[in-house]
Amino acid sequence: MQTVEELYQLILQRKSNPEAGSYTDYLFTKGLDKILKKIGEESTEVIVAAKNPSDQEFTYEVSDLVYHVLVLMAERGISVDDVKTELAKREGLMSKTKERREIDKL
Ligand SMILES: N=c1c2ncn([C@@H]3O[C@H](COP(=O)(O)OP(=O)(O)OP(=O)(O)O)[C@@H](O)[C@H]3O)c2ncn1[C@@H]1O[C@H](COP(=O)(O)O)[C@@H](O)[C@H]1O
Repeated sequence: MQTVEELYQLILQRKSNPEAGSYTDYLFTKGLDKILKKIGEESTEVIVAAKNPSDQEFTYEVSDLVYHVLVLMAERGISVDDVKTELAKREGLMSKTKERREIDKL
């Protein structure tokens, strides 16, 4: 099974070593506007699927969106570690905000 990090690494590999028939290469060749168009489409599909009862369909659409977001990150030069670091920073900030809210309630 492929982790998100492994998928990101494979996407980076496709960017530096184009491979015939690769959909990822097709996206990089088309460029940022095409990748952004796909993000828009896939986001809409996630929204529609979230309103439907099928967990399988919802999971499928979320996976499509995650893949396209990873392609966008690679195009913009943002790594999975960059996102992890940002989320880790928020962990501290959010608990402070939560504490603040608890204090404000008193
Ligand atoms: N995870 C994915 C992945 N998720 C979605 N997709 C592609 O995203 C597209 C979404 O479907 P759409 O109908 O919206 O798009 P389309 O009509 O095929 O294409 P467009 O002309 O609209 O762009 C499909 O072609 C899917 O194959 C993916 N393509 C590749 N990967 C992974 O990326 C890695 C590299 O794959 P290649 O680039 O194919 O070598 C491998 O691990 C793959 O499993």
